[in-house]
This record gives sequence, C-alpha cells and structure tokens, in this order.
Amino acid sequence: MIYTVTFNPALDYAVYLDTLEMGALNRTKSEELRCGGKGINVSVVLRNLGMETRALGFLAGFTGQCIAFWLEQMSVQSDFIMLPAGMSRINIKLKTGVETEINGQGPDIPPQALDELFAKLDRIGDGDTLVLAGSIPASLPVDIYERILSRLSGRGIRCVVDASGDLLLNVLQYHPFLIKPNQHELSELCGVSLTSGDLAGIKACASQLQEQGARNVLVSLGPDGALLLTEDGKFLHQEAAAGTVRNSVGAGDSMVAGFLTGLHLTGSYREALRMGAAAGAATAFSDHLATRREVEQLLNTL
Ligand SMILES: Nc1ncnc2c1ncn2[C@@H]1O[C@H](COP(=O)(O)OP(=O)(O)O)[C@@H](O)[C@H]1O
Ligand SMILES: O=P(O)(O)OC[C@H]1O[C@](O)(COP(=O)(O)O)[C@@H](O)[C@@H]1O
Repeated sequence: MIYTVTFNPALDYAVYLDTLEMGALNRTKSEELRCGGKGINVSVVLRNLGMETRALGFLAGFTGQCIAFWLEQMSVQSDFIMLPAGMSRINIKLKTGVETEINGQGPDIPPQALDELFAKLDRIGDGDTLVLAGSIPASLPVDIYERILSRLSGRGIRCVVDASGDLLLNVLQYHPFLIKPNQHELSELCGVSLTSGDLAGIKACASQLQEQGARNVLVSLGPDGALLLTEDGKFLHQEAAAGTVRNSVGAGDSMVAGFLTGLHLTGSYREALRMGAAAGAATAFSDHLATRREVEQLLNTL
C-alpha cells in the first residue's frame, strides 16, 4: 500500500484570463476548482493508474469537507483528521499565458491532532511506501518530517519526500528512498543558481543531495524532462513528452505517482522514469490530473 500524507491540502482554483491588470477589475475566461495538495495529487494519480493508495493528513472547514467529498467521488481511499478550527486553504493558480501561483498558509494543527496522525503512521508496516509531500502550516515546527522519518526508521517502510528547503534537507540523514525536487527547489537546496539546460550543474547538485543521504534523486525539469540519480550512482535522463500545456499544476506530483507505479510494475528505474515523465506531461497537457489512458498514450511516444 502507498500511503500519502498531506499536512496542508488545498482546493486549487485555476483562473484563466488573457492578461491580469493589477489594481483593476479582471474577469476570467474560464475557471476550474479541484482538490489539491501534493500528497493528495499523488494518491489521485496512483488511483488512476490502478495502484493501492490511502491519503492521510489534515482537513478543516467546508473546504476540507469538499476535498474529502471529491476524493470519495474519485474512489480515492482516505483517512484524514478533521481539525477543530480553521479551513483548508484555497490556492490560486493564475493562467495568463504564464503560470502564477498564490498558495495559502493553511489551518493550525494542534498537538492532539498531530498525535492522531502519529498513531495512524504507527500502523504502517514492512513493504509499505509512505509519501510525505508539500508544505506544512506555519504553526508546525520545520523538523516535523524529520520526526516522522525518525519514528518510522528501521520498519522496512519506503519513504518518499517531496518538499522544499529545510523540511527536505532535515530528512536526508534518514536516507529517504526518493526525493523529487524541481529545478528551482534544487537551486535553493544547494544554494546555487541553476539555469535551464545546465545539466552539469544539476547533476552536481543531485550528487550533493545523495551524499547528504537521499537514495534516489529525481529532478523534474518541466519541459526539459527529468534527471534521475539512482542509488547505485547512475544518471538517467528522460526527455519530456511533446504537447501543449494547459495546466501544469500537479505535474510534479503526477511524476512521483507515475514513477512509483512504473517501479512497482517493472522494477526498472529507466521504466519508472519514463512512466513518471508520461504522467507529469499527461497532467500538464490537460485541465485535470493524469488519467490512465492519457499516461499510456504518452508513454508510447517516449
Ligand atoms: N511543459 C511540459 N511538457 C512536457 N512535460 C512536462 C511539462 N511540464 C511538466 N512536464 C513533465 O512533468 C514533470 C514534472 O513537472 P515539473 O514542472 O518539473 O514539476 P513541479 O510541478 O514539481 O514543478 C517533468 O519532469 C516533465 O516530465
Ligand atoms: O504545499 P505547497 O508546497 O504549498 O504546494 C501545494 C500546491 O502544490 C500542488 O500540489 C501542485 O504541486 P506540483 O505542481 O509541484 O505537482 C497543488 O495542488 C497545491 O496547490
């Protein structure tokens, strides 16, 4: 079973307009609302690809109820903790030819709710995979992912972490099975400025994160594809699929889901990377998260 944890789920509100005029009334050409947050997106795409998954984390308020309802409608198994106050965030995704995002803070998570999550995590066992993905509400300490990995350590659980900054750096000492920074996050993590196409620089940063403890490092590069540094020290590069971008929100999460599915089905890192790229592109080229049919179609082109 692949468990995902989303500390800070969201409703993603995508708004399409030709231009955005600051300080004026703008009207949309169209808009879409869907549930989001990194772990949730991973679970949705895993489910679409026929994998067994359960989404964990925290929800609050009417937005939280909406997220739970939509997950149920999509037959995604979930076991969220409902918080006593606040509301799950609404993240705004402006589509004006370029993509601009405004992500919210999220509700406070009180200590009792955190204990409830730990109790659920204690039931995960040998052979399971745990995906910790996304930001945490400001009220939580930045070592929270580290505390989870330390608690699960030695229990045969495969841990995947998709987060940025210290949230990610702090867990490397626990040797996560996979991390998936995008190019921007990689630059930040390594304190260097990486330009698109600087494959040598990207490889050096990936190696640095592996030296710090990550087993496999998957760097997603948007339209430039992806680079995987495997645990046995090999670099694999994957070109991106060709197509027209509609909404790339969730492409990274879809890549994680595709990668885990590909690895489960074939046991090959090369194939996992290919399926990750197909799933990422399938999401970027549509206004929803990748479906199985879309992933299979793109897989044939890679
Ligand atoms: N414009 C695109 N064209 C083709 N593939 C894409 C595009 N954008 C994303 N992808 C695929 O999805 C993967 C994840 O996207 P990326 O934007 O790098 O992640 P994130 O959403 O985490 O920033 C990429 O590595 C690539 O394979
Ligand atoms: O938790 P964070 O870092 O604020 O990110 C949350 C946002 O990331 C997403 O999960 C999309 O992530 P990716 O585009 O990296 O796949 C959105 O659904 C959500 O709004």
